[in-house]
Amino acid sequence: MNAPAIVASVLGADYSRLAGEVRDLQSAGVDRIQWDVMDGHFVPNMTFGAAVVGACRPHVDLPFEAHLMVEDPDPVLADFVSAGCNTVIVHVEACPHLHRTLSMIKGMGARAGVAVNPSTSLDFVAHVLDQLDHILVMTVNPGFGGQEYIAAMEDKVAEAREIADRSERPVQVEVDGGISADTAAAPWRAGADLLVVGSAILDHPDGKGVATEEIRQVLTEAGTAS
Ligand SMILES: O=C(CO)[C@@H](O)[C@H](O)COP(=O)(O)O
Ligand SMILES: [Co+2]
Repeated sequence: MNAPAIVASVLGADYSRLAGEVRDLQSAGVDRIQWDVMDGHFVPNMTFGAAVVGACRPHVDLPFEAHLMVEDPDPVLADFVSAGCNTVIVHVEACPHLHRTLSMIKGMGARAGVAVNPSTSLDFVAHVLDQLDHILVMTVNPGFGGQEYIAAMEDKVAEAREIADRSERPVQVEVDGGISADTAAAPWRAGADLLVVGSAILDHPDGKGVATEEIRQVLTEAGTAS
């Protein structure tokens, strides 16, 4: 199994120096940046809009993905694609017309992803698979960083992997929430291609580079051990 990509969530970054933070994350060796966009309605927190993402776009070469924790996101999809996100992930719980929303993202030339909260089943995925590039399994309840990883989601990660492998088109499986050197191996073994990591990298006492390398080392050891 290939080692998963490490996706850095900037939710817990220093917002007074965001461009510097994404540059540091690029130097630390992460593979992608995830922008956790929160509207204060779908989740009880508010963060940044497309203008902030666009301001940081020129500072790094890393792919950007938008994790839209936004009620009925259709009106803002194009803003995040224009801001430089090549993947736009919406929540099934926030989209009255998910198939149309995903096809809109595809129509804009971006990769279309759907995120599912811990209590949400994957039963709907079969009906949107023709529009789907990405399944994001939340391993925390969305809205905040620094929460505890929900190990019970590993069965859902494995189910998402089975669905992705049945698809005629390549579909990536990503997990998001509470991922650290201590928790990274299990969701990867369950079938995740990408691991979103926020506080375990941003708050590591020895810095973002050491934190990222620690996670990669754990995954290497897990890969050789399996
Ligand atoms: O989408 C979310 C939270 O809603 C995640 O992207 C978290 O922001 C990841 O942060 P950690 O759980 O890794 O600290
Ligand atoms: Co996220």
